[in-house]
Amino acid sequence: MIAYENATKRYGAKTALDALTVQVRSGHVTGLLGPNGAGKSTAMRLLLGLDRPTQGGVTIDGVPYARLKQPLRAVGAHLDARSCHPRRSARAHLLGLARHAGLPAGRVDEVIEVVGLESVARRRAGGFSLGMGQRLGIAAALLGDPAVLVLDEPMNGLDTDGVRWIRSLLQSFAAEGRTVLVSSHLMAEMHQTVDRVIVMGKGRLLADCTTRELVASVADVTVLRTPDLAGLDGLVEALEREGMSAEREAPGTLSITGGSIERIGDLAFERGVRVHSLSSTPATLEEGYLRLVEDEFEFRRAATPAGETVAIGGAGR
Ligand SMILES: Nc1ncnc2c1ncn2[C@@H]1O[C@H](COP(=O)(O)OP(=O)(O)OP(=O)(O)O)[C@@H](O)[C@H]1O
Repeated sequence: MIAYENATKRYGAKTALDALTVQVRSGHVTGLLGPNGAGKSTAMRLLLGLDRPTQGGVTIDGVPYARLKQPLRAVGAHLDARSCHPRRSARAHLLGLARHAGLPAGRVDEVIEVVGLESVARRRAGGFSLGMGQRLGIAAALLGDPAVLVLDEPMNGLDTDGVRWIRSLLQSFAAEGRTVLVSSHLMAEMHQTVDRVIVMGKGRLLADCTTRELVASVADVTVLRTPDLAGLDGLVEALEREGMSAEREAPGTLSITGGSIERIGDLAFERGVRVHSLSSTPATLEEGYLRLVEDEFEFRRAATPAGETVAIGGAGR
């Protein structure tokens, strides 16, 4: 388990991380989400001892990174797909890391196979595509067979097959009881990959909950189309009486939230409104995330007053 306790990082007047207290649980794939500049990389850098906190700190199973006896065996990290020397081969790069950590050379060939780089392992990493660089970085993170895996934007540059591969890798890693922390801006991918989320904005914690809870904080939208324009007013009244909200889109089209598709269909039937189509669009992680961070875009909107952590807990739709 990773535990942030009041972790704060200031760069001069800039507070990159503002008293972050949160735990990243083992046995889960946890997504670290937030707009540009939210403090995600800073949080990861503090965790890996690459930066010192101004206040507070981070521990891995109770121990700060700097005091881990065998760091590569405790934590595998991949922060930058271009971190390998361009003239070294992928295999030589991994062998250097393995030697430094006292790991057997055989482990290098194992991780090369796990990430699918066998055919290019002896080629210079400088010629690698972004996706191949990601695979190499992940291979380095896996070298020590660590209990904790920390990956910054690992899906960038991966093709569809690569994204599926990394999803199943992270999920099987967590299923073994290990801890996985992964950041990404690719919300559709994260929706399918992570089962918990930590959302940050401007250095502060905005949410720490399950993916399901964050998605459930947004209502499904049901769209109803009818040729029966005269019956619409009565139907809208009936929907609103049951606590739903109905917006008129195009003529004869209602966009309804706050009720089940079955109940909406029944109400239309009861009111004698002919329905040509009725379809429900499930809420997504992206919608839940955007609702949470709408005032947190450092590079798009003016600053807002400090907000509170949003507690999301099994909200119904
Ligand atoms: N070395 C540094 N010196 C000064 N400011 C920094 C430094 N590192 C980060 N910051 C600032 O701290 C804030 C948080 O940056 P950080 O890189 O952690 O955000 P992030 O959530 O990882 O963003 P992104 O999604 O763009 O990678 C930003 O405003 C950034 O400009």
